Amino acid sequence: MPAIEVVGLHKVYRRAFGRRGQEALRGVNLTVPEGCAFGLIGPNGAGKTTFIKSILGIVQPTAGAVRVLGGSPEDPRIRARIGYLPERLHLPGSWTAPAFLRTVAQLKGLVPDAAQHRRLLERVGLEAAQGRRIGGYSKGMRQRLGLAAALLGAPALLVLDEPTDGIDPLGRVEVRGILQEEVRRGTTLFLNSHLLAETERVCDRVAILANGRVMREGRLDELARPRPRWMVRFAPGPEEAVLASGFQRSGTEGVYQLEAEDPVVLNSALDRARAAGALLLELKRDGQDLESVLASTLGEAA
Ligand SMILES: Nc1ncnc2c1ncn2[C@@H]1O[C@H](COP(=O)(O)OP(=O)(O)OP(=O)(O)O)[C@@H](O)[C@H]1O
Repeated sequence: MPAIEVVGLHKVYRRAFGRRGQEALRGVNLTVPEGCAFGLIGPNGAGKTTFIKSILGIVQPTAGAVRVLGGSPEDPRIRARIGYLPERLHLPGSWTAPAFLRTVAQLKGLVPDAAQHRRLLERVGLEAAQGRRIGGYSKGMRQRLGLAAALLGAPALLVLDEPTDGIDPLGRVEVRGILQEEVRRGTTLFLNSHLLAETERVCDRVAILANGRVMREGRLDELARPRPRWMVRFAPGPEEAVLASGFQRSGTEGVYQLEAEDPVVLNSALDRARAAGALLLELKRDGQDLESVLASTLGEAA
C-alpha cells in the first residue's frame, strides 16, 4: 500500500467577484511508496505547499483523488497517524514548549506524557529552553519545536514543509539525523525543501514540480546518475599527444574529457598520454547532482 496516492489533482484558488482563479496544481499524479524518504522540489510558486496542504486535507482539491495511509486525509484516524510541520508556524507566544506539546498531543488524540515530551524536546535540542516562553524563541528554535510537535505519537507519515528554515548549519545536521532515524524506524518521510543538498542527503526518491505539474519523478540514484564521462586536467604541454591518446577538448583550457564506462579504457588513455609526456593534475567524474537535474528539467519545461 502506498503511503500517498494522488491521481489527477487539480487546485484552482478562487478569487472574489468571479475573477479568474489561480491554478496552482494542474493534474498531478504521484505515488509515494510506504517507508521511503520522498523529496518534493521545484521553483517558487510551483505548487509544492498547495500539494502538501491537499494531501493533508487542509486545502480542498478542485478535482482529483487523494489517498493517504490507505484512507482519506479528512479521516481523523488517518490524521492522527500523520506528523506535519507547516511552512508557516503559528505558535502561542505566551506558552512554554511542554504546554504546547501537551495541547498538540491532546488534539491528536494521544495521552499526554510529560516524560516523553521532555525526551522529544531534548531530541530536537530544546532541553535548555523548556521553561522559557515560546514568544522569546528564535526562528530556528520555533522550527525545532514544530518538528517536536510533528514527531509526537511516532507518526507513520511525516510531512515537513521547509523543516530546516532558520536552523543553523550544525542544527541542520542534527535535524537530518532525526529524519534519518525516523525513516529507519519505518516512517514515510515527505519533505519539501529548497535546500537541494538536504534533499539529496535524506531522500531516496524525488519529484520535481513546476507550474503545477510533476515534471520528473523517480529514484534519486537514477535521476542524478553519474555519467560515464571523465574530466581530466593536464599541465600545459603536448596537446597533440593528449588528443592522440583519446581525450577531447572540453572548452576549458587544459581540461579534456573522455567517455569511458570501463575504467580500463580510462587508464589506457591516461597511460598513453603520460608516456607521451603529459602531466596529470586532476581527474574527476562528470556527475549530475540534483541541482543540475533540476536546472535541466526546468530548462526543458521552459
Ligand atoms: N491561498 C491562496 N490563494 C490564492 N493563490 C494562492 C494561495 N496559495 C497559493 N496560491 C498560489 O498558488 C501557486 C502555488 O503556490 P504554492 O505556495 O503552493 O507554491 P510553492 O511551490 O509552495 O512556492 P514556494 O516555494 O514559494 O513556497 C502560486 O501561484 C501562489 O501564488
